[in-house]
Amino acid sequence: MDSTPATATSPEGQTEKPVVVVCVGMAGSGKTTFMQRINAHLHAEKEPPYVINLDPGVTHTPYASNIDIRDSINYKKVMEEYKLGPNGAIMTSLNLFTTKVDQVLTLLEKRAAPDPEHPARKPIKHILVDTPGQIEVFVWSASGNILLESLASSFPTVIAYVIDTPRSRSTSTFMSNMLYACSILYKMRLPMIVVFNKTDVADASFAKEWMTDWEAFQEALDKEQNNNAFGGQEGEGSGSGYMGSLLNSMSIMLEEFYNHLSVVSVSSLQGTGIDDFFQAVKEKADEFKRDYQPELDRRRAAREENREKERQKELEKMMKGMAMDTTASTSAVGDIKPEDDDMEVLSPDEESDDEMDDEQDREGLQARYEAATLHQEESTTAEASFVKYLHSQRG
Ligand SMILES: Nc1nc2c(ncn2[C@@H]2O[C@H](COP(=O)(O)OP(=O)(O)OP(=O)(O)O)[C@@H](O)[C@H]2O)c(=O)[nH]1
Repeated sequence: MDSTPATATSPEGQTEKPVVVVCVGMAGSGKTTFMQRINAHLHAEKEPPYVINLDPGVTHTPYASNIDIRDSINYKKVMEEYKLGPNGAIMTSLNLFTTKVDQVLTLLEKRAAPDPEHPARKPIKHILVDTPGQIEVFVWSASGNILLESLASSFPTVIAYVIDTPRSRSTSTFMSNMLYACSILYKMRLPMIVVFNKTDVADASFAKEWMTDWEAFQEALDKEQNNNAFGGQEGEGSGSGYMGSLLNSMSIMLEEFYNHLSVVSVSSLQGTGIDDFFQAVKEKADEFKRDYQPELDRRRAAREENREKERQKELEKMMKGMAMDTTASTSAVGDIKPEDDDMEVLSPDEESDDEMDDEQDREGLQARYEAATLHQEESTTAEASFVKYLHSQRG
């Protein structure tokens, strides 16, 4: 697949790419309600987004998706056929969907560019992605990694980490949430916006203060310790002792992390704060282009180089057998001209007939899959069986 970033041309003649907003958050944080709200906001602005649902287990989404994992993967059947529990089935469904990632990108790139056949149809400006509530399944799986890297290799991509504000009011739950956000940032290596949701129930100013003023966090911590919030011996306000000092140290450690975040307060239910969110999206998309894109390009180039070296080795072996010089150029062989692969529907039954392309896609996917699992200490059974599945498809 062509890895040249997809572009659309603005009326001023400048090139623009749609921004991908990937919504992640713990179950019940309000991700889906938030997706519905930002989707409605963009429709009201006459800039309808392209919506992708990656949650195979969701029974109902309050917004229409352009691509829905449930259209091509039957989560219940995956559970039955592979004899998996709910989380294993979500992971396997994502793995199976990942085999279609190049088709997804083709569709997105089409919608990102002006369509000469439909001049009235504006190129999209936003791609919204909803993810499974089982956050770790997406964040820590190789397929989540591939999906995100694939999106980020074509479009500016930002993470919206949705937090349930009322449930983060104590210093310990707040810190747990921040540590989770921190791990996601380092795992995904993409710009992040922290979205404090449900602010109609609890104002998020306390959280913003804790993130910018270490003493304010310390004060709240002291107050909780005095109320014996962390347990310990009765009458001794400092609780079990280590909790308070651990939280304190972590807040100091996270200062650098906080500096890399955009923070917004919203109520997905009432619709407040959504303009601020889109302002943050714009800023983070610029940051992506400035700081993240070069690193992604470097990683992709390294991967391509490795693949090219492997291919060259194979070719040399083959040519040796035929006693030919692989470096000599010949006019007898022209460039391969890709045929127009105008694929509109994402369905397992309607794949391209071109087996060579399929083979290359599978090899590319397998290389990405193996690269994604390489730095993980243990690949899960679901992932291991998926790699096996890819091998069997090649054979
Ligand atoms: N008060 C209030 N409730 C909200 C808000 N956003 C979401 N909720 C409620 O929070 C609950 C969970 O919302 P969802 O949007 O389903 O959360 P989710 O993160 O998608 O949940 P999973 O599908 O389990 O991942 C629902 O009862 C929503 O009505 C908000 O801004 N304010």
